[in-house]
Amino acid sequence: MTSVPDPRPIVISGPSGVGKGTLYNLLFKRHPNTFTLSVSHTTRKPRPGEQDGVHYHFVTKEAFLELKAQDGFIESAQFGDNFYGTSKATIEEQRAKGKTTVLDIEVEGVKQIQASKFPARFVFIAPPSEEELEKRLRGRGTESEDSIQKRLKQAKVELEYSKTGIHDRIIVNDDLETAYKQLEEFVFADPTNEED
Ligand SMILES: Nc1ncnc2c1ncn2[C@@H]1O[C@H](COP(=O)(O)OP(=O)(O)OP(=O)(O)O)[C@@H](O)[C@H]1O
Repeated sequence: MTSVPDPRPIVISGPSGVGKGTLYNLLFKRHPNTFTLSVSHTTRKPRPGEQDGVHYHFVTKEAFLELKAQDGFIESAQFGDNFYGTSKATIEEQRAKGKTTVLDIEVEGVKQIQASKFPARFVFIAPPSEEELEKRLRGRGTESEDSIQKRLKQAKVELEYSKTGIHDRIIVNDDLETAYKQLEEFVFADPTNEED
């Protein structure tokens, strides 16, 4: 187990299909028992192979809205017809495990966490180009044409927000190994040695 000098959770954001999952899964694989992925609640249907409680907490819209009404989320958002959110209980459980929590969060969630002053480090994964992003989304083969179009539209919003300068680090995921090394360096940086 490698130790992470900065105890704050790491919030990873970026457009759908940019390679967020690919990058942090590599981080988990190369540093076993160091990280834990925050499991979000969602009202979307599971993709093939996705397990409840592992990839997401799959819940009904009614259950989601009830938890939200009870102020049970540190962030929540709606994309298309689906709701997503990170529950406070999930965060607490992970903290208790003594591991560094990684959150995979979309732009509205990032804004909510920042507004709440929740202590976290923010890293944005950017595509080399919009064309390459579309290629990756299509290449993944998990989305309908309608879903691809929605994600590409939302990608513009994500990319605009990355220009506001609120992220601690922006990594362009062009060559995977290069991007990975940048993520690893950011994650393991010692805050007491940083100038900013
Ligand atoms: N550097 C890279 N070069 C080429 N292809 C890549 C690179 N990084 C990721 N990919 C591919 O791009 C596709 C999208 O990656 P991934 O599923 O990790 O994206 P994501 O950002 O996690 O998407 P979502 O937010 O929808 O879950 C995958 O097929 C992945 O193999």
